[in-house]
Amino acid sequence: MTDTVGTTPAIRLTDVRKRFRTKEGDLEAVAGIDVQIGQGEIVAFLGPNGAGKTTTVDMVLGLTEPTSGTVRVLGTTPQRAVHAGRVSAVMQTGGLLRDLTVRETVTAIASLHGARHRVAEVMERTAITGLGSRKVSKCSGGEQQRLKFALALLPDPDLLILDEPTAGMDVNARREFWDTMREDADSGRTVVFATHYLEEAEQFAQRTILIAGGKIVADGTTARIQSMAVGRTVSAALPDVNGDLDATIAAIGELDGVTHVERNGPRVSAVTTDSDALAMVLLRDHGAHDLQISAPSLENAFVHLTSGATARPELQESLR
Ligand SMILES: Nc1ncnc2c1ncn2[C@@H]1O[C@H](COP(=O)(O)OP(=O)(O)OP(=O)(O)O)[C@@H](O)[C@H]1O
Repeated sequence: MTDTVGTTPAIRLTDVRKRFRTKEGDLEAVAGIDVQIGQGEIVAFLGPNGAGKTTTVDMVLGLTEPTSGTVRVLGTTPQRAVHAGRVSAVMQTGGLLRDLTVRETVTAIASLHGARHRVAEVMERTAITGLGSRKVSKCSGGEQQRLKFALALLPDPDLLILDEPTAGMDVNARREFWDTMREDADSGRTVVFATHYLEEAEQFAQRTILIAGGKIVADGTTARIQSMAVGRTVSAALPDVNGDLDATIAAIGELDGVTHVERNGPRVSAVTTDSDALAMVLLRDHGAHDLQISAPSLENAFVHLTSGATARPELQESLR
């Protein structure tokens, strides 16, 4: 890594948009992202399928150009930063030759980077030394990802980008991968990873950027995002006075703290950050009965938080 850990952001995206032309018409995969990531930060890019994570990562790596807006990486263009070996990536798919052994793969790529002296250290750090003589084709998905991680570390990059590095792995392989990652995390490099998993963000990132529908819907310390995600679900049966239950439900959706509301027959379910207040309103003003309050799973809460896919100013507050 270069020693100039300074004020230049590792990544700066300014009003970045990316539109794709599809058979169904234009699709805005990234719909205006403004974000700055400082050097040394470990940041999770968290979002559901199709949120725009990979498209954003591809633009940061210079693999695609934004339709509009600017992308700067370590103070320069993505292409220059990648060329200079200052940025490496572990992508979801591809990139390995199946007939080489693990050691041959690492050595070949090390030669390209003039980094043969780093082979032993990097293999040790990514826990693949014991797999050295195994053919890539015989490695499990988790082992192949660790190998890709090793290749990414060879140039000792300032910025490491991981695009859903644990996609398709079982729980054990995921844990092993992140244990390996953690070893590297204290080295001072900037790490940005895309993930579907709230718990991966929780365990490895100080900062989480929540993305949905091509927009940032929340950006803050992971602990803060997590506390916002953990709302409670209040559900109750409501009498349908004058047949205006839908209007009542719409009014509930407007209450402070309510992030999501849905109707299921005569029952209404709402996710809220203030379950006491909502329970009181339902009982006092709407004649609710059979009221239940439950803490939803993190996964559910996350889906609720991102399901509207609209930027919510209260989640964008300055959290850092
Ligand atoms: N080359 C392309 N042409 C057309 N549409 C595309 C292209 N690449 C991505 N998209 C669309 O853009 C949207 C965002 O996709 P993207 O892969 O960035 O999401 P993601 O958050 O990485 O999702 P996942 O978690 O499923 O990988 C999706 O609707 C996707 O179908």
